[in-house]
Amino acid sequence: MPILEVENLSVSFKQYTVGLKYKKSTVISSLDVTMEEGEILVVVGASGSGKSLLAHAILGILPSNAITSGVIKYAGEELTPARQRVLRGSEIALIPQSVNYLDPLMRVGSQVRTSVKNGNAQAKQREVFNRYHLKTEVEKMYPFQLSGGMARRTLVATAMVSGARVIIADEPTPGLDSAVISEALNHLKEFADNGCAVMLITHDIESALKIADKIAVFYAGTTVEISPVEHFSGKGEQLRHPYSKALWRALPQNDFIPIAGSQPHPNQLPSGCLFAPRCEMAAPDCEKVRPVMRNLRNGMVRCNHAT
Ligand SMILES: Nc1ncnc2c1ncn2[C@@H]1O[C@H](COP(=O)(O)OP(=O)(O)OP(=O)(O)O)[C@@H](O)[C@H]1O
Ligand code: NI
Repeated sequence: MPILEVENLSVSFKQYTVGLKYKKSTVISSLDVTMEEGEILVVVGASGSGKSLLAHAILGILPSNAITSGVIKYAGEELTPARQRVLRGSEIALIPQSVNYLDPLMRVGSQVRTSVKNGNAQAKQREVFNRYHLKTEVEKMYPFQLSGGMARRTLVATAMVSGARVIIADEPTPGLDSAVISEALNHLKEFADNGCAVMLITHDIESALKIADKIAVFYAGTTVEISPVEHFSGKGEQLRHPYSKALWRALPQNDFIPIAGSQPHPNQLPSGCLFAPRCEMAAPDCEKVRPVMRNLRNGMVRCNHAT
């Protein structure tokens, strides 16, 4: 059984226009994804495709003007806002992109200790510091005294001591050099090897493929494909959705062929398939009905014509 299931999730924002009038802009529509224990799910897709909002929806930290529908389940039971408050930081942990998530006024040792749910907090904090090469004196430091690398390792240490079973890492590697990227990815791999379900949100497909089990491809606020990692190879022949193939071919180490056009804006979503306006395979029916997610060759796809 999956540890986390997202079914038919939609997220809209109320945007006030004049006075009390508002329009709804839908930023995530009918999104489906599941996470298994011991597995790394990598989430890729253009900027603005809804990756961070999915993470925030799972953790229950969307802004108050967000309207959501659909179901998120944790360990088979619906994740209600009340359950999210209980599980956030204990069973489900976020490794945020920004080190600004550390409390600037609290010594880092104490911050990590507050995340320990069971057992001796100090012993656990020291053990995890040792494991991530954070010296004993770091305990007493404030976040501003840490180097970038130390701050990131502190965030990983916080997730580690929490004992969470689901770890969501939102772009943990932007702008880092390759040794530091490998280190960050190895930490995530360790979480999965210990039985956690890991979601890695990233733009760096090439690095992520080294640790991924499954890849979810997002486009304009929805999943268009979920594929086992092996299918991201060669010319992308084994991929299912035309957008995933295009994304794969656009990588520098492949043919570096970009696709024309751009992802539709949330206020101007096409009524049929969201990718149809840019799709070489688009047929008249694609412009009429939104395809649903279906199983295909050990993965899933949201395209009526994919084979
Ligand atoms: N509070 C908000 N109010 C209105 N729209 C929002 C809000 N937060 C996010 N959005 C919109 O939701 C869409 C998805 O945003 P999201 O941050 O999830 O994208 P992303 O896939 O994480 O992008 P990136 O790769 O750049 O981090 C974007 O179009 C964004 O402008
Ligand atoms: Ni994001």
